[in-house]
Amino acid sequence: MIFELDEDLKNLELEKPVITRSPFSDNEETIISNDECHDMISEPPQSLQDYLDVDVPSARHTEKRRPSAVAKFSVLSPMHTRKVSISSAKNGDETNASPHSDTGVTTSSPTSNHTSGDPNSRNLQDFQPVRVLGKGAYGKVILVKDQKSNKLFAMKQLKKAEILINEQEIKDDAKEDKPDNKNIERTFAEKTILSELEHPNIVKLFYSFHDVSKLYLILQYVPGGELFFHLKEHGTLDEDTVSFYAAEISCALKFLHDKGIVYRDLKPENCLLNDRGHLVLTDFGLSKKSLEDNDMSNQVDDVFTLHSIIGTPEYAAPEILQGLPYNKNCDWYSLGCLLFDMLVGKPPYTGTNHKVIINKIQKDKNGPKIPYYLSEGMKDMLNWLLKKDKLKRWQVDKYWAETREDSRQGKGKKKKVGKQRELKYQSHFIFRKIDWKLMESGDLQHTTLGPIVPLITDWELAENFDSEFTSMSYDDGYTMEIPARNSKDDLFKGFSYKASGSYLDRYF
Ligand SMILES: Nc1ncnc2c1ncn2[C@@H]1O[C@H](COP(=O)(O)OP(=O)(O)OP(=O)(O)O)[C@@H](O)[C@H]1O
Repeated sequence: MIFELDEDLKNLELEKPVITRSPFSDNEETIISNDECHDMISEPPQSLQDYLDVDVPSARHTEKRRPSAVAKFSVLSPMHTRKVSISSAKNGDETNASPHSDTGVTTSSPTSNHTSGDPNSRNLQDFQPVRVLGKGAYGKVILVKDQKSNKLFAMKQLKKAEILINEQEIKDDAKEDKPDNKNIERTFAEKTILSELEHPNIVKLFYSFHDVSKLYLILQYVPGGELFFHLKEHGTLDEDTVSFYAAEISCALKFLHDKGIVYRDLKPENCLLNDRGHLVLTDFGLSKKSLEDNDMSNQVDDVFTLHSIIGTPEYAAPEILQGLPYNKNCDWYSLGCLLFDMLVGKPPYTGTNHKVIINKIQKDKNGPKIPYYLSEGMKDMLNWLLKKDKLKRWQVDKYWAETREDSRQGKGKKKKVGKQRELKYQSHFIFRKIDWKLMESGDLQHTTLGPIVPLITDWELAENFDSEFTSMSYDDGYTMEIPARNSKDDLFKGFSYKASGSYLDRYF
């Protein structure tokens, strides 16, 4: 017994708090005067008992990957299913979203080139399976080699039957009487959104096609594995590393938000590292596009009301979990959870099931306690991202960068920091080492390595992916292709897509 206590104390010695100078002490612009901030910061331990109570995990809280979920609000147990969503006609995105349209992508898309006229331009036989990389709610993600070019891709498969069963379950649960294809439209989100985007921190989509049983997305292969995999190895990450990833994720989120897209599923499992250690966001199955760029509060789409538990509870904003209207600000709360996870070894709220997590979030009036041992800058960032009240949370999109107007008004001028934070996000102390211009242009990826450079001896080995997946058989996910019926009854008609030649050339 005594030996165990000694061991505990030895471990605590190793976890000594990092003392840093307040980055804000001589910065006129930033006045942290909101009492709520202080409520959220845990006090340094005054006694040994206090010290023992401080939650400083020596190993990661969870070893298990967390599935994304969509469920109606009343469901409070861990989800085993996931549903993809898509912008609906209500959002003015009919042209892009309709699964029944073969001309489904805007002409302004840098990558668009639908293959309705040429449905066989790419098919399963073109890609030779190498190994399994991961598993999602509707199927496997397999590393494949293009037989024509020998290039490697990640093939994400979605089983049509499971999408349809899931859709029926949700419809039954919700006792809704809606046309069937309303939910089917949502399966197109990932393809439609990705086919319109080109950003250094967002996974690229090159082809999509379907056969009688599955939908296939041929994505850029990101060989460094999930951030989740690296976090498991490291336990926690230092603040410079976390700030770097925070900046890369922020660039991706801001880019999405500017295009009216809310990501809604930020978690370490969906952040991949490329071969140079830069972060790439994947899995757009829960993303939502809206014309209402600024606020989605007035939308009546069921995704925002009935099926409000969307994403992964540990990282989802309180307003989503409470079934309240929400907007793009929810992604910044999730970023706060992700940063907290990287720094502390677990997200702010954890529990054995979703109900426990949701109860904890609801009971906690002032938001999560920020560990005292983080630097003042990091505490400040977490405080403002993790505000429970979305109106008090940092409106990062609004206060993203210093504008010309701001500079004209005088940089050194004092700004009131009351209920809303007006400090420009990119100027925050934790980003002092970030060259935003280089990062946003994508040039940084070519000139600089990220903080964790994944070990890759052979891209085909997928060494940075969990052996739980890489040792899996891909057979059941790689059967003979039976072409999809080319009839008006096929609910997934119009899914096929091919990126333009110039887009492919640019990447390879
Ligand atoms: N482009 C890619 N390159 C390398 N690995 C990938 C890629 N896309 C996905 N993966 C791997 O496959 C896993 C599952 O993919 P993804 O998250 O897209 O599936 P999902 O069905 O949406 O999963 P979930 O139900 O957890 O949301 C990822 O976490 C990752 O490990």
